[in-house]
Amino acid sequence: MHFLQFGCGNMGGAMLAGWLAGGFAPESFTVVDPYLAQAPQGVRLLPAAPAGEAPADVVLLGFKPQQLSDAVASVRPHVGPGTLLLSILAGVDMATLRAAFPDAQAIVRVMPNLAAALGKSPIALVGDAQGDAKALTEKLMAPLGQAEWLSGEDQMDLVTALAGSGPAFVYRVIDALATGAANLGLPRDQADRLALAMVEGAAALAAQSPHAPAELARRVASPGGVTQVGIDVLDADDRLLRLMEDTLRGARDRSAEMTELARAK
Ligand SMILES: NC(=O)C1=CN([C@@H]2O[C@H](COP(=O)(O)OP(=O)(O)OC[C@H]3O[C@@H](n4cnc5c(N)ncnc54)[C@H](O)[C@@H]3O)[C@@H](O)[C@H]2O)C=CC1
Ligand SMILES: O=C(O)[C@@H]1CCC=N1
Repeated sequence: MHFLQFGCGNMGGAMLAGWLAGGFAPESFTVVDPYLAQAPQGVRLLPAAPAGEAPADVVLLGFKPQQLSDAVASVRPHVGPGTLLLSILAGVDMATLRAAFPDAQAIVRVMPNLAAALGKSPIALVGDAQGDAKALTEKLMAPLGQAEWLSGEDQMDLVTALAGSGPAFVYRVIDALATGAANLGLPRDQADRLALAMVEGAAALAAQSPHAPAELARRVASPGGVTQVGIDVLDADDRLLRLMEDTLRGARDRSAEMTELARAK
């Protein structure tokens, strides 16, 4: 398999790390990135697309959505009738990708997050891959985390907010818990450590548990005890739910707006 990856920054780098940790041979990867100083050992790194090479088996678009129009001309010769094109570009839809890369055998939009480096990313998939291309997509996603095909591309904006942006929202929640505890009197470094360890353990437990998170919360809260008072604060006027819905709505709507902008280019 010849895998050509355009752009290896935060997200592309996390995916490459996940593939290498998952046992894919570094020699099968070529990274094209004009600004990357070093690639993982064994991976070929080029500052520009190689001239005169046959189209790759797999091409990953890993740069910023705004960089697509500049990059198309250099990527296109590497996308042929046998190429599976994977795109992690937020807010760039199938129609835009297909217009830019009409020769691709199959195009799949992939929405991961940075936990792909640890094999712990949710991965939303949508595209026109069938048969071998679909199987190859699933094989490539397996070491990165839990991949799921969406029932339609119309869900991608919301899933980008939930699965792609989600870690940023959780990091802000962890930071807010620690900042709140520090404001209430705990030393900041201790508040940071305890908040992080608590979230790591709570997430690991929830992932293993047969019970839904809402039920787990009920089990933590003893009637008339400590936790319930905190939960009542979160629930007053549906405060937490409304905050989360507004957060996701804002991110989702920006993804939809970016999709329109990319289409218009
Ligand atoms: N950062 C995240 O958590 C997530 C990002 N994404 C998507 O991943 C993509 C990359 O985002 P980040 O990694 O955060 O950005 P980044 O800025 O860290 O990485 C982009 C990389 O692309 C390179 N690049 C720029 N122009 C290029 C070109 N013409 N050819 C090849 N490489 C080029 C840059 O040198 C840089 O290393 C975006 O499209 C974003 O929507 C999706 C899910 C999560
Ligand atoms: O913020 C962004 O646009 C990208 C998409 C999901 C995470 N990062």
